[in-house]
Amino acid sequence: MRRSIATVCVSGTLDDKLTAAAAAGFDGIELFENDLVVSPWSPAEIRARCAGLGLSIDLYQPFRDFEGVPADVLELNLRRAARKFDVMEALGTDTMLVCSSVSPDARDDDALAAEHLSRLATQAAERGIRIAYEALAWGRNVSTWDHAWRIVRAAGHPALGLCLDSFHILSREVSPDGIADITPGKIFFVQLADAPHLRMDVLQWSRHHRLFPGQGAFDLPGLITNIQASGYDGPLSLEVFNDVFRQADPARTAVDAMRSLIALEDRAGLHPLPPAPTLRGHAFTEFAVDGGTGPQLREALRGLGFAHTGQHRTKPVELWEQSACRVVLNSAVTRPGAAISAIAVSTDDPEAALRRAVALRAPAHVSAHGPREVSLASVTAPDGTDVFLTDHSTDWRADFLSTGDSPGIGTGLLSTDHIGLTQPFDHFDEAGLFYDSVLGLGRLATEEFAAPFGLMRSRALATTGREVRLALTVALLRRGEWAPGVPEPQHIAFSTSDIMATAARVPQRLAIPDNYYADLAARFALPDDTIEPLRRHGVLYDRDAHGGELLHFYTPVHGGRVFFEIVERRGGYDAFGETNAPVRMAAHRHLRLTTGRATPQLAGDA
Ligand SMILES: O=C(O)c1ccc(O)c(O)c1
Ligand SMILES: [Mg+2]
Repeated sequence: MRRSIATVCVSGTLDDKLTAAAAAGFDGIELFENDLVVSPWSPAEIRARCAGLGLSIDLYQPFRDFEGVPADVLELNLRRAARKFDVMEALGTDTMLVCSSVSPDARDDDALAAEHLSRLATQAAERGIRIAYEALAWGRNVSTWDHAWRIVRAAGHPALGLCLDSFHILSREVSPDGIADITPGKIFFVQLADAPHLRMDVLQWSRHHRLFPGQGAFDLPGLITNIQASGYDGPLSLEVFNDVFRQADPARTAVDAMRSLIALEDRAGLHPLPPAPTLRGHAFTEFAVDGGTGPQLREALRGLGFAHTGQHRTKPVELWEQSACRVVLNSAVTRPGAAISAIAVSTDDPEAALRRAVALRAPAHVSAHGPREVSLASVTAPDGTDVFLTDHSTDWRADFLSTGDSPGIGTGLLSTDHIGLTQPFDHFDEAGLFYDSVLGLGRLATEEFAAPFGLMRSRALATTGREVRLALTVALLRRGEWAPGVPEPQHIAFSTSDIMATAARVPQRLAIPDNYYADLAARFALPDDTIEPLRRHGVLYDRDAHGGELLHFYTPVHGGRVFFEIVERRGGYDAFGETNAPVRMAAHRHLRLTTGRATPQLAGDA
């Protein structure tokens, strides 16, 4: 099927948008009228530019407030349409989108609407043009797909058909099942958008919060199946109005859009991709460090009971270990500060995973290494983090010479529980789709919480068996000038089966205010002898609806950006303790203000 994108989806002028759409591999575009109106190019020049880029203009849109009006207004509307047909002729496009009227002048009279649309279609047909009628979810009289279909069917005009827009369909209560029974050939165009479930005015929801397929909550594969059943074989076109995408780099947004469509076609069974990889667990996590932050991270790892077990054969790269927790410190990367530069996950077939990633337009590589070094498949995530894919046959440890050091009993850390990555504001939804579609991490809950420096959104992704977990966070609004929080913090959470024993052995624990424990006691009705050890160790607590419990503590921030978390999950607790994140943020800020550096606040009591 042809893949199209509406020019409203991406930022920029028409030139930027066309370049981005073509570079991302789209076959065609929907030309939104505003983009034409503000363009210095004539319609003929736009046509030539599109042709030069290999893009067809599949739809001209929107034409508004046409049908059901008094006779004199109808004549004006037909004349207005004739002008647009002139433009369309010069553009070389043959389908015009007419959305259901929102005008107070429009009468609630299906027969009248059918008659008017039929007249428009007659006038269009004389110019070789077709009319695709779309029910806006907030249309004055026509707001559902089935109502639009009744009118189109009643008009019975060969040049009049439907434009189906997944947002308008799935934001309403009318079931999409009947779409399969629409007369073959009467669906002229299909627009696709996803959206989160929101309780708000539907126009605001549509104009600000649409997302690319797979980024929201709508069942788009199910809808596609119905549309296919009707025999539709025209373009699948993305039409996404989104406040963030409107401001973001159009080239990236267009690739994100293309990925969403390819993933949707896979899910709907239209074009199957190589299957998503089965991830077996976190293999290691790599920090890029510099001369200043390297020593801080080393000290922090030592404090957590890690040992420096391996030294890379050829590079200034260190392996630190405790049980199945593995951290790599890489000083070879020339970037200032400290940051999680790569996460490595083990999977059965890295090659197949890479093929899927490439098919999904993800930047995939097989890393070039020196002699005697293993080559690792990797994919770069939207925030720049490299995701390495290792399997049992790639012995990445062979790159490291043993230092002879061993962690001994350590502090009881067992394995990597999750990785927390704050996302760049423009790329949060892109990141969710990336991890979901490319790596097969399912989306768990999305939470919002009020943090000291602004509202935050967090989205958890994980494998079904929870072998790999990620927590992505982002500010709900772009940061302003007052930004005292840690810039884009990142963390690794390690698991323990005895949080109190681990805490007793880890001196570098973030101090948590007494107020938190007073509130905890009240909220969960916890007795003093439960609260007291938590308070003494700076351990935070959460409980889910099923009685599952999370006990966790944090370290100070190291290298200006990264920190560690230690978690003990009890009774199947499956979340991330997001409710405690504001406490952590305030405590990190307090620590910075009172000490000016990341020193331990709680004495080790081992
Ligand atoms: O929000 C709008 O006005 C609008 C315009 C054209 C569309 O196809 C649509 O779905 C919405
Ligand atoms: Mg639409």
